[in-house]
Amino acid sequence: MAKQAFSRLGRWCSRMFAVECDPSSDPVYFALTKTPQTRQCSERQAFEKIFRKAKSFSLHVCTEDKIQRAKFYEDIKNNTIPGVSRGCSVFDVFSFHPDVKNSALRGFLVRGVADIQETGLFDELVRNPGLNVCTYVLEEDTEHWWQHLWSKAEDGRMVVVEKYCLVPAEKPEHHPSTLNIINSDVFYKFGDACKVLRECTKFIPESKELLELVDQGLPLKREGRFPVIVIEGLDATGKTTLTRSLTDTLNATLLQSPPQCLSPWRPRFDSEPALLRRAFYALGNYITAGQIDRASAHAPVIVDRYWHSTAAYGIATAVSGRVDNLPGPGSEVYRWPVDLLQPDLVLLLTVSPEERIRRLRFRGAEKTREEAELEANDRFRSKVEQAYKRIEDPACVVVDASPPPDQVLQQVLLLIKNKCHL
Ligand SMILES: Nc1nc2c(ncn2[C@H]2C[C@H](O)[C@@H](COP(=O)(O)OP(=O)(O)OP(=O)(O)O)O2)c(=O)[nH]1
Ligand SMILES: Nc1ncnc2c1ncn2[C@@H]1O[C@H](COP(=O)(O)OP(=O)(O)O)[C@@H](O)[C@H]1O
Repeated sequence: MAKQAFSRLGRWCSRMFAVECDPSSDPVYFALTKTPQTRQCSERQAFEKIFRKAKSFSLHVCTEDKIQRAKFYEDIKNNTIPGVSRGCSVFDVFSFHPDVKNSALRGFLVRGVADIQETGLFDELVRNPGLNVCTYVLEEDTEHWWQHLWSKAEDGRMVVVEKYCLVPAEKPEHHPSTLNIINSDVFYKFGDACKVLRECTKFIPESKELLELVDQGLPLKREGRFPVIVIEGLDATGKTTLTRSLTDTLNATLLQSPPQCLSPWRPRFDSEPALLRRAFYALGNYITAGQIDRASAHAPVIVDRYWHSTAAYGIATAVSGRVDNLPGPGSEVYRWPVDLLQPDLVLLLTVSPEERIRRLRFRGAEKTREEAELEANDRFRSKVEQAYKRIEDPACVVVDASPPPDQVLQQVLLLIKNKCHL
């Protein structure tokens, strides 16, 4: 029988598959069937786009434990795939139940690989209980593409344990990369973020110290009476410049997320898989919330990034392919966490891409992984901007930050006066 993948996997053949051959167009969707139907020419072309009559294999990470699955996926992505795919095409592939939350398994499809089954690496991959390894074969007589699911037999040989014929499938309502966002790419409760950080103490002992930094009695309702204003925006839109001038002008307290106290651990978590990175940033927001609660009893508070950054970068990183693959406006992924202190006003600074790159170059600062991605990838930048603008309660007020600093400051002071009666 096929390798016993983790329980949520259900029967492998009941799943749908999406292969992202070209990030600027829809994935190729297919399902599996034991009995091939008659083949239409258009169906054949759909699979031609993926396979082009070349030998291909796919790997799906199906480890039961969410953290191990995230770590294993990064290992496959950063180490295994580069090693086996020289001269090949590599596509992101999702295995999922259409529109079923948390059902998506991420993987890779490698096309144009020579006899992968003849290599020791193939045996190693097939033996790994956390991987579903498949090869794809075109049966000349029927012109059907078949997926062969491999496993290790009792005698240790690698054998095909299931054969399924590929049949084109309809595009689901939700792109498969959006299915796992909640509590994997974005956290909506303090306890959910802490659960991930608690579970990763076995390989990141520092997580224990992190958890001790958070005041368990969260500020759900603000005691303070001064306004709290968050400044958001892509890198080099002028947040640091504006937050400093605002703080001086309003005699405010300047805070940031993640807070300074997390700085020693940030490089480590920035190098971890998205699941751990996002739990870290979520924790940062809750620590900053405690600081906001105390500071807003004495003076207005200005915050340099807060939950909008965490959610926008988490969603934009998770959702692959086109910008319109993002969850639509009003989706639950854009809702403010029920237990996170809400600011009075969130200002989203925007400048043209050209102006932003000019300012980045001028600033010449060290780039984080996301900053590098923003610069390299217009599509990612557009997804971050769209996600920022779809977040609700509170929604961002968009500010054109392209004028000179003093004009932006005056424009923002007017906004604060009108919205916060300051
Ligand atoms: N602050 C913050 N940054 C996040 C989060 N998720 C991803 N990032 C990315 C966004 C940016 O690429 C980078 C921003 O890091 P920082 O806030 O420490 O840098 P800073 O605001 O000084 O950068 P910037 O002035 O915007 O260029 O980290 C998050 O939850 N909070
Ligand atoms: N309104 C502005 N007009 C022109 N340059 C600006 C403006 N605001 C900031 N800058 C410059 O752009 C660069 C990035 O500004 P910064 O405040 O660090 O942005 P962020 O904090 O959003 O990354 C800096 O060199 C800064 O001096």
